[in-house]
Amino acid sequence: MSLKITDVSVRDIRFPTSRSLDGSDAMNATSDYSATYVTIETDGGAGPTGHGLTFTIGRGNDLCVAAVKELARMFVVGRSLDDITGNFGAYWHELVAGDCQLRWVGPEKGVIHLATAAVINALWDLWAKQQGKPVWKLLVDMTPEELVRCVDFTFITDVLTPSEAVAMLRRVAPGKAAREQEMREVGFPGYTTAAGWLGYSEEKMRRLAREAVEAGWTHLKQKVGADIEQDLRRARILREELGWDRKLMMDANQIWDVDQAVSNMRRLAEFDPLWIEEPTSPDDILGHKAIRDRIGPIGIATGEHAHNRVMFKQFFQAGAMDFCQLDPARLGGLNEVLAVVLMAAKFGVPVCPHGGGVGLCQYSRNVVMFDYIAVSASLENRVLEYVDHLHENFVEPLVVRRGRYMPQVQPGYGVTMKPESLERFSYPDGAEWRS
Ligand SMILES: C[C@H](O)[C@@H](O)CC(=O)C(=O)O
Ligand SMILES: [Mg+2]
Repeated sequence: MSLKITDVSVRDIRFPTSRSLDGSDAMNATSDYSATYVTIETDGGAGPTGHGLTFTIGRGNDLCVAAVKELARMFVVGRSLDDITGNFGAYWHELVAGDCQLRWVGPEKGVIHLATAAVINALWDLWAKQQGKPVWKLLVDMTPEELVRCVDFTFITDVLTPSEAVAMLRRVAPGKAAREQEMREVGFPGYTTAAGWLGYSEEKMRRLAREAVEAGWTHLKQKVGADIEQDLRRARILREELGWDRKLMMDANQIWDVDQAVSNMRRLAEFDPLWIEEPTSPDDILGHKAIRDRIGPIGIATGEHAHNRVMFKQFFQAGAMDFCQLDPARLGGLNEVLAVVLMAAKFGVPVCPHGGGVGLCQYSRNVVMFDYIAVSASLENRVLEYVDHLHENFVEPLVVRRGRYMPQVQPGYGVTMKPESLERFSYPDGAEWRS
């Protein structure tokens, strides 16, 4: 019997991270990591529930909550799960394009697309729970044809067609079982941003970097962009702690113009950064390409603010991105993530998803496992971001061993929060905010 979706509710959950400056960067000095948290109920409460979220950094949550309510009313409540997942790509298209009045406030970008992510990811969570598998395993066990049916190829067929995608997936299928076993045994390589937040003092940063090295991390990311002299000083401290065999990455969070990015990165080049992330406006594809051409061999990483598959298509076509940092809650949920993962494989760009936000590491570990096992079949230049705060609020803990992510075990997409956390951090009425 198919599950019938009988209700969708949405909560505004905010964590006061601005008090400790966790998550701070040159553009976002005081962010409160927040989740627009969606719950899908089935069969009048008698069936399983699906949970999804989108990430904001505070006040924008009000807007996302309102957008989720509209999408849920129009496209989710009253539907059967089998009807949705039977042709998930077509359903996704209906959600993003089926109502011209909602589409107008995107299209496929901004608040409405963030809300799409929360709803779509909650549907994936529900489907995976119904199937008794974590999302990565649900994906890995699909045939190429089943996977491709989950993708909406609208606007990307000039670079990737459904039949090409099927052929790509078939080519790597013979090694899937071995790669799955490898992931279960040794996990997926990660990097930590936990020491590098811009608001942390230099003493704290040094101490956290030292602890990160002791814990086995081989890659660490530093926030830059507020002041170049400070950036140089902090990079020196990090190199003293990391040595020169470990990798150092830098993230400017969109703060520079193109020429500024070039001159600042030429100065920071002495610290041998693997990449500079979001050196300028996230929409400036040709600007990224110009920076890349002028500061090589430093790589260009971007994507956490690239709002849809068409942006990624152009970054790939322009040769403007060396590391694809897709964000699982900024793209319109997992269906669109699949489109980007497939295009990245075709263009040979490694996928290193964005994890800096509440719930993003949880989603992204499913994405990288799937990408490695079933799509790219490569670990070259691939690392998944790790931030260390707020994980205690989720039902299933993240497991990281010596800097490597272990696969999610429980069924679903991994972002189900503990009831007590939902109560405490509900905005504005939860205990955390009332006080
Ligand atoms: C506001 C977020 O913490 C942002 O700094 C995250 C980010 O850029 C990253 O993790 O990368
Ligand atoms: Mg970033």
